[in-house]
Amino acid sequence: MEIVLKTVQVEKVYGKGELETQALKPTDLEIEKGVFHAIIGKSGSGKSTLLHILGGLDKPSGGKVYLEGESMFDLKEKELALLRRRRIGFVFQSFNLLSEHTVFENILMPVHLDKKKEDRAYLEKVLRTLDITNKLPYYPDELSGGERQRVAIARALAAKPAILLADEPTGNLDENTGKEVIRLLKQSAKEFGQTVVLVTHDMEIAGNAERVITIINGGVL
Ligand SMILES: Nc1ncnc2c1ncn2[C@@H]1O[C@H](COP(=O)(O)OP(=O)(O)OP(=O)(O)O)[C@@H](O)[C@H]1O
Repeated sequence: MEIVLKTVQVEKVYGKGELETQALKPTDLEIEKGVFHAIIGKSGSGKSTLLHILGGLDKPSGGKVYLEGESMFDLKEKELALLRRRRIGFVFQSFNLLSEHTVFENILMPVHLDKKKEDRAYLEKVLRTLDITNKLPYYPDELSGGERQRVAIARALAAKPAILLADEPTGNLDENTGKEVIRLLKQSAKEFGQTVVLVTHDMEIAGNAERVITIINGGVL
């Protein structure tokens, strides 16, 4: 078992005095390579807080996060931004695609920003798996919600991140499209050895994961 990401006593406190909220209690977690993980909890339990810390988007109040052995929050802001771009893939509820660029350009954006050459064979396989090969010349506005989310997943996968983080990725999709998106995320873990961490409040969705991390009132069980 290979550990891709590890937290040691990581916690988050918002506000001061009477307004203080412990959004995340000190947490030790290990995320395994190639495994599809789900973080499940009620609204306000701290799921997004945890995911944002895992992704280096939000600084913890205490503790450490190690991505492939590197202590993320000991890096300088610029180095952390680079590590995020190179090693972490994000999929959000709102697809965050660039509307003035085609689907193809959107998918290759992170790879090209790094002046890297895409792995054609891998990319073609990803596009086939996600069934968006015929959508490449279109603009995001010309796609359905489900198609946009599949493009966002392809973009996240194209850069071959160490970890793919998905925050309620089916939140804006109808039930069937949502199920399809989850199936594809699951498949990417299985087929490409992609490590996935998905946040959801939906038990049925979490049931697809190989490992379920439950969070109640900021505490990971
Ligand atoms: N920027 C902030 N300032 C103050 N409190 C915050 C902030 N962000 C989150 N919180 C609080 O931290 C707690 C956890 O919030 P978080 O967004 O992580 O929950 P969640 O489980 O993702 O909820 P949801 O499913 O509704 O998105 C909540 O009590 C929330 O009010």
